[in-house]
Amino acid sequence: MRYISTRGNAAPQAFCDILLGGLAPDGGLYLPEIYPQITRAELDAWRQLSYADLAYEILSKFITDIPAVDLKALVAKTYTAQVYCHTRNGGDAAQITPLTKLEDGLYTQELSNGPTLAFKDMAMQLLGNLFEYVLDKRGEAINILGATSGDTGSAAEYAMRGKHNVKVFMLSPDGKMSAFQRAQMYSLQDENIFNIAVTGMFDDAQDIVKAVSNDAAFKAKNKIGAVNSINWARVAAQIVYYFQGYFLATQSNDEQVAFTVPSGNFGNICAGHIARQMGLPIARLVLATNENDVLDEFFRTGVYRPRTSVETSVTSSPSMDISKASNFERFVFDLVGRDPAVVRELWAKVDKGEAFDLSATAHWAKMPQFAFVSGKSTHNDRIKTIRFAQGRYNVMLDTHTADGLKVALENRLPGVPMVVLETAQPAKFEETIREALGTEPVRPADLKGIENLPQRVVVMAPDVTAIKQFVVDHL
Ligand SMILES: Cc1ncc(COP(=O)(O)O)c(C=O)c1O
Ligand SMILES: N[C@@H](CCOP(=O)(O)O)C(=O)O
Repeated sequence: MRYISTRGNAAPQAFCDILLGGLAPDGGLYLPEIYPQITRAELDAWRQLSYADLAYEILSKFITDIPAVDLKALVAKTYTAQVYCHTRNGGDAAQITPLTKLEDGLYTQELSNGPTLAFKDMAMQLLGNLFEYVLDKRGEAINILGATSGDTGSAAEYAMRGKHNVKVFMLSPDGKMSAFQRAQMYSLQDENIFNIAVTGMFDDAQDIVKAVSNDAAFKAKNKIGAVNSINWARVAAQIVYYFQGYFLATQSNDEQVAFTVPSGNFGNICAGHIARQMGLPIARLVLATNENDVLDEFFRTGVYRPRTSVETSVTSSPSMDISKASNFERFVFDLVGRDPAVVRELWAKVDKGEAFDLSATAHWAKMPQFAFVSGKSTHNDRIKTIRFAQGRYNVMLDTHTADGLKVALENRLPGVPMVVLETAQPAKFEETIREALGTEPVRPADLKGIENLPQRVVVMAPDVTAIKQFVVDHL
């Protein structure tokens, strides 16, 4: 399998080569040349598999330059009940991403049972093991520059801490994350971890990561790598749990399922889109945003209007406070018939801070075949939904999953099970849970009191030159 850029001006690459980089050299995002198609016989055989075996079957279609025996071992080491041990609601940890039944035909899928209690662990734990494997084989090291709105950062730091050939420089929006999220990252004292709180929003931090990734000379000289979902491996690993969710919500492969995905940077739902393109019977992909509704606006109107940082709200589902969704470019590449010239033209506007409007184009007419619908949720909706889920189902939701459930309930299809992806645990957003329910979420023992630990973070302006210098000074 080889990977091409959405902007069409980069040579096709193998998986291990794009694993260590971020953006393609032409500023685009990598995607497989073609999406592998799943046969009915494969789907039937996969229904019986453990999560790790399923992950191997799916990932081996995308990763063809790691020997099968090594890939199998890496995947088996990643997806264990010990790593994804933080189950709640009676879920079976051996299933890695078990479903919680809310009522007939309505489920949440627990994606946040890993070390940092958010769905990012699902891909990041694999990335940590893949990086280590490829770097050891090549005798190389990597310096990761990442951006987080709250969860990618801690997932990456937990996956990479203590690894001898990896350093992590993580940019986060100063003061915009929950106290728990801040403590999870800033309390790490490992020498290979550097936290930089940027005086701005997540999009400012992500712009810096992209600017550095676009500086080919700096990137090569300083061995800069990426762990955000601009890295294809993140998306690939996330495809697996859509298959697992489908198998757990259905009795046979003749059925269809709908997924609702709390969305910000479009990485999670992009994996669902690819699972569907591979042939997984997904009837509908429901995209849920918070008040920062740039993606909901696009799926309702055909207009993509990225907002500035000033126009971006700080909300109680802070990990989705994103107004320029990186991975959306991957979906638009498919929507416009994989024509890189169209993507280049559209992103020339986005990169200047301008909007684009597809509503009157032939591309927009093709939207129904991609089966997306969308909706939005506000702070009041979130609070109401957390109370509703607790009262009706005795299930405590985090704020992002509450956004998902609110939009899911508006978009159910008769006879089609709806699976809402649970993207984080309530323990990460104690302040809002207290506001909604007047109680504290239960915390895993290993994370009690982390806010009281000493923190290690530097605060910097969102200045590319200064941040490059910080990286160089700490190599
Ligand atoms: C808890 C949580 N929910 C939802 C999202 C949105 O996911 P994506 O950015 O892949 O759309 C994120 C961050 O990305 C998150 O951390
Ligand atoms: N919500 C994310 C933002 C980064 O998204 P990514 O999936 O591109 O890494 C976060 O919590 O950091």
